[in-house]
Amino acid sequence: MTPGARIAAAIEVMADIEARRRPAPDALRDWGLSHRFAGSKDRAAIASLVYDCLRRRLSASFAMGEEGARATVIGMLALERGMNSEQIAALFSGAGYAPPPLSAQELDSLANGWERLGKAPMHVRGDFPEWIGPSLLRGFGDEAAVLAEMHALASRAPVDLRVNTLKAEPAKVLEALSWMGATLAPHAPAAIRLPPPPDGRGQSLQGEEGFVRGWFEVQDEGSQMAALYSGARPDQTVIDLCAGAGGKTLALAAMMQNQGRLLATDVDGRRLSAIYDRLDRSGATCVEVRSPRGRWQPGGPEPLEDVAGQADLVLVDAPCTGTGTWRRNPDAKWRLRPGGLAERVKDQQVVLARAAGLTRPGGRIVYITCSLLPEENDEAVARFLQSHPEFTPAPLAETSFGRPGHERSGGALQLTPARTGTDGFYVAALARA
Ligand SMILES: C[S@@+](CC[C@H](N)C(=O)[O-])C[C@H]1O[C@@H](n2cnc3c(N)ncnc32)[C@H](O)[C@@H]1O
Repeated sequence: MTPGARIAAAIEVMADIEARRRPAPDALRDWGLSHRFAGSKDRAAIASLVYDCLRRRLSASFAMGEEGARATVIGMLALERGMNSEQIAALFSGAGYAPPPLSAQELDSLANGWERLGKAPMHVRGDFPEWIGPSLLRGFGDEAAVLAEMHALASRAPVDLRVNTLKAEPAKVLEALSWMGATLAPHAPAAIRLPPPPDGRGQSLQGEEGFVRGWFEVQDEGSQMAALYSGARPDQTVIDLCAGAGGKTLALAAMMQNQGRLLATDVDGRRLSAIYDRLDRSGATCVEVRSPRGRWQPGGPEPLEDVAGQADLVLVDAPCTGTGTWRRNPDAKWRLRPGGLAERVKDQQVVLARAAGLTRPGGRIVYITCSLLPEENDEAVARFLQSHPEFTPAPLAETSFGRPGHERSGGALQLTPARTGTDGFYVAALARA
């Protein structure tokens, strides 16, 4: 496909996403199925254009002075990809499968739209849903701080890896992946970073020898830092209560040097199923996976009943809106609704109450979200502490990389793309009397 034909395809997919309010992956998959001539490089390039549009959805159409897929794509090419009018006009040539040429109005918007954008409301300039504006202001203080955070959150994310120290040293993985431009990430000692490729297409790692041999896992540096702040130790009984596919479980097993007792469970047994292969590859043998029968319900049988009140540390990597991961998943920001946030806030109290019952006197809960919203972070912790007076805020574990995030109440920490160059993570520790 020509570059212009890829642009036309991206306009088509964006129009589908807008008209039918569909998730981007579904719209992209359907486009691929009905255009089988498109090769894998074409499909990846189209996906990258669509994701860049979703990053800049509001600002791109505001600058262009009109809504719709075509305006969003044109505005995105200027805003996100830094193209000038001539470069964009060359793509919109009207020749072959390229989209029709730019109108006089579109050329005018390309020349003058940026001035207009400077006067746009905060949520347009920051490309986020208007209704979360008050929460972001509460979390970050003022408009300039919110915009700095949201601009960083709209950018493309690098791919981060966690070196599995049970099997390899960072130097070995750095050498194996030097051809991809791998470097050490700035904070977590076992974090390696691959730069985002210029057109946004990620490299496949599954075929790499180091991946197959379990030398590394893909894990954002912020997620690695959050696990390290838990301070899990080899002599402890640790529960990973929301283990999902096991990203944090594997990090905890490495911190515990494959010793002690590490129990992993989740409300949803299907989500846990991916953990088994990952555990095999990583060589983490200290992990006991406890799958619930069906979906765990509050008041239902507790698969961890035998360790109730015994854990030194319960890690709660809580279900949340995922607002901190919008760099990787810009589609999600336009799909978030107030009702969705309210549901997650309820889930967080349920899971924290469950964690409380598993923690021994003198033990700790470490509460983590990948959210930037105070409702799911400080405010969720405050609510839990009110209903569980036996818990009090406790310091996070000391680390070699200090506390580069935003300080939060009670010694908690908020990591963000603007502050730490990671996904957004919140981490708080709560000690049981
Ligand atoms: C953020 S994800 C976990 C990601 C995982 N820890 C990782 O690092 O890859 C949150 C998980 O919490 C689980 N969850 C939701 N409510 C729960 C509950 N009451 N008890 C345990 N897990 C729960 C969800 O099924 C989901 O897998």
